Formats: sequence, structure tokens, C-alpha cells
Amino acid sequence: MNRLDGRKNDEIRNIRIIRDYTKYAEGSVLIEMGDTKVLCNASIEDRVPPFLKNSGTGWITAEYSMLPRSTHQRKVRESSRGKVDGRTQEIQRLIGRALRSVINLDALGERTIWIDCDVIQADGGTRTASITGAFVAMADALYKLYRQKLIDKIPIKSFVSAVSVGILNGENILDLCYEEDSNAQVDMNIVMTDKGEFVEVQGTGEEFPFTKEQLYDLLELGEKGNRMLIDAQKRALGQISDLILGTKPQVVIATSNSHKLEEIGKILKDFDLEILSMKDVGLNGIEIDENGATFEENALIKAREVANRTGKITIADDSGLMVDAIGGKPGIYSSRFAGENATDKENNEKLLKMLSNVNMSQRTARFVSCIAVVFPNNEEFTVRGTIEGKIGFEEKGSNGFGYDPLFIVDKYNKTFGELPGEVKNKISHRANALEKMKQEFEKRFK
Ligand SMILES: O=c1nc[nH]c2c1ncn2[C@H]1C[C@H](O)[C@@H](COP(=O)(O)OP(=O)(O)OP(=O)(O)O)O1
Ligand SMILES: [Mg+2]
Repeated sequence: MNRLDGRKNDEIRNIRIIRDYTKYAEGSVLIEMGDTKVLCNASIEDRVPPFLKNSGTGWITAEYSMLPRSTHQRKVRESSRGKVDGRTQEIQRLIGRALRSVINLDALGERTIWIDCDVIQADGGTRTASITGAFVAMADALYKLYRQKLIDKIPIKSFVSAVSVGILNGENILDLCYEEDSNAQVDMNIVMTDKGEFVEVQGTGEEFPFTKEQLYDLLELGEKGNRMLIDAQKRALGQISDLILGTKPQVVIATSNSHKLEEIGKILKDFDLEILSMKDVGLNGIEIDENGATFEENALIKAREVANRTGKITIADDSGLMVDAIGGKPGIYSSRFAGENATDKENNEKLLKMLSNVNMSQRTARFVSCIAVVFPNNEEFTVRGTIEGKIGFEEKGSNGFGYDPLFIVDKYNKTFGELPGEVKNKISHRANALEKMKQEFEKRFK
């Protein structure tokens, strides 16, 4: 069957989760599922309803509302009508139940999390989108409490999301839009955790009762949809997701240079990170056009490309040698100094030749390493490290790579080729850049 928007039966609509959407709420998320858009805000209040007073336990409650012009025809505001209708009540209770099911309310302490879901555009599945978005808003709000050290861990037991499934013209379909929903014979909302458990199943076959077999098939489809939604939540939450799940953040080192991979990996050892190579993420050998005008631009080009392809935190390095006597060359062209596929040896020979008439005092140079870090939510930063030295008259030592045998480190009067790797990794341009990166990470990971 061809669906209205060309989707396959088991495909969800395009999902977009935008965090920090408004500025006052502790957690604020705009979730879009196709044309359905819901603003989900989570607010923390330092008290609980009377029935929980002095119990040490927290509470989560939700309100849901549709803006007047979220639908085809204007809908009177419930506040103007003076009462909340049955559908609204039913939905807000559903949202509250779904979120409470995954929170350890004891660990929350005597606090209430208010969840406000306001539908700004409705195209089917507003209650399910509300749950999926509200979970992210709630996680953000709880993370704030955690950062303020008001709670010692985020009291989330599982992720939770919701999706609709249904039977339309005899076929099982996932994530119905409004028009599909209004014509469906069977209509079901499925709320699930990341462990594949059901929190709630609401299914009706008003005109067309359904069989147990059909129910099983629909549950399976719902499971598939929820898995994709929880992936999207994890992506949107980034590091917070790792904190909740107790998993190590995965970081991809986007380099085709095995020496760099080794150096960066060693320097990052004291971080609680899972380091992945290009090979680990199946991107070994991809070509990235380093056409930027600066080290920073090139590092960002590499990191963005791999972050986009993997959805993981990505680190890239763009580095090179700058020699004063030749106006800072080879600079960003260091790896292709003697031609597009030049070897280290060819590059070194070319450099020695260009400097053959330059005496030692004029052979000052520095290595530059620019490290770019790109996060799945498109946040990014760059840092730069350098080390000063001089270019020798001949290659010395066989440690390291690239221009290392020619680069005499001021402090040691030895080349990087002669110095042991441990020494290089403590003082190099890359070590300096990574130290700055570490400071940036500490701001984000603690
Ligand atoms: O510690 C170093 N010791 C010696 N030479 C170095 C160093 N750090 C950078 N260099 C030189 C090697 C290469 O000629 C160029 C980097 O070029 P650059 O494009 O950043 O790296 P790349 O192409 O080898 O790997 P990739 O771009 O996949 O990360 O600077
Ligand atoms: Mg390169």
C-alpha cells in the first residue's frame, strides 16, 4: 500500500527533538513527528501534593492542551469554555502514568515535576508525541537537579516513548497521521520502555473488532516504532543519555592516520570514554575533502562529516608544521607538501631542500594541532595546541611519524624522532590541544 506521505507501513514519520526550546522551564522540548508539533515543558517544584507530604517521595503530573489553531478548524480554548473535556483528561493522565512508570519517585525526593504538553499543530499522534517529547524534557529537568547536586543520581529507571499503530484497509501501519487515523479500522497507542516492556496499550476496534493474531502483529510494529523513537531520544540527550543508562560515552576519532589515532587514544586514556576508530564505525578509507583555509576549518570538516554519519561524538585533528623561513609553509598543506599522495619521506626531502641555505638560527618552526569536537546535537568547538622547535639538517630518529625526525624540540634539543613516544605525548602540539579539549570536556561531562 502507498501511504499518503510515501512512507512504508513500518516507518515512523520524520522525528525532530529540539531541546532548550523555551528558556524558563527546567526542561523544554519541541517534538515534531511529521506535521505534529508539541511543546513539552518540565518544571520542578519543591513540594508535593498533600497526600505525599512527609513521605519523602516525589510526584509527576501532566497537563495537556491543544492550542486553538492547532487543528483544521479553530478549537475553543478550554479555559474560555471553563472546563477540561474528557479527552484532555484522559490524555493528561496517560502522560502522567507513562512518565511515573520510569521514575524512581523515592529518589526524586519531595518534589513535583510538572509536565506541560501543548500541541501547537496536530496531525495525528499528539498524545504519543507528547509522551516521547515529555520524557526528554523531564530528563533535562532532572539533569539540572543532578548538576546542582540536589540529587546524587538521575532517578530514571528506563526510557519511555509512545507510538500509534493501526489497521487501515486491512494493513498494519505504524505512526498514523491524522487522515490515516480518521480512516483506520483499528487504532492503538503503545507506550514502551527501552527494555521492551509495555507501560500501556490502548487499542480499539470500534467498528472492526480485531483478533489476537492481529493484536500481536500490531504490538510488534509498535515495538519497532518505539525502538526508533528511543534511539532518537538517546541521540537528542547525548551525554545525559549515557549518564542515565550508565554507559560510557562513545567517541569516534575521525582520522585515517594510525599514528594520530594511537596518540589521541593514549592521551584520552584517563577519560571514561569508549574510543572508536573509523574502522570500528565502518568508515575506514572514506575520503573527506580537506578544503578549508585553516587548520580549524579542516578539523571541523572532518569531525562534522563523521559525526553526521555516525551520530556519535567525534574528534578530528588537523595538524601541520609551520616553518618561519618559508612564510609558515607547509602549514595546512603539510601532508600534501610534495604532492597529493606524497609520503612522509618525500615531504621531508622537499622541506630540507627548501631550507638548504638557511642556517640553524633561522630554522625556527612549530607544529600546530587543531582539534575539533562535534557532538550529536551539532554543538561543536575547536582548540589549538602548538610546540616550538627547529628544523634539523637531516632526519634523526625513527619514532613518531611525518616530520618528527626533522623537528628538533627546543626544550630537549632532540627530534621527536629521537624522543620516546611517552615524552612526545606529554609535550606535543597534539597533547597541548588535547589538554585544552579535556578542559572543555570537563565542563560538559561533570
Ligand atoms: O605529531 C606530528 N609529528 C609529525 N608530523 C606531524 C605531526 N602532526 C602532524 N604532522 C604532519 C603530518 C602530516 O603531513 C600533516 C597532518 O596532516 P593532516 O591532514 O592533519 O593528517 P592526515 O592526513 O595524516 O590524517 P587525517 O587528515 O585523516 O587525520 O602534518
Ligand atoms: Mg588529512
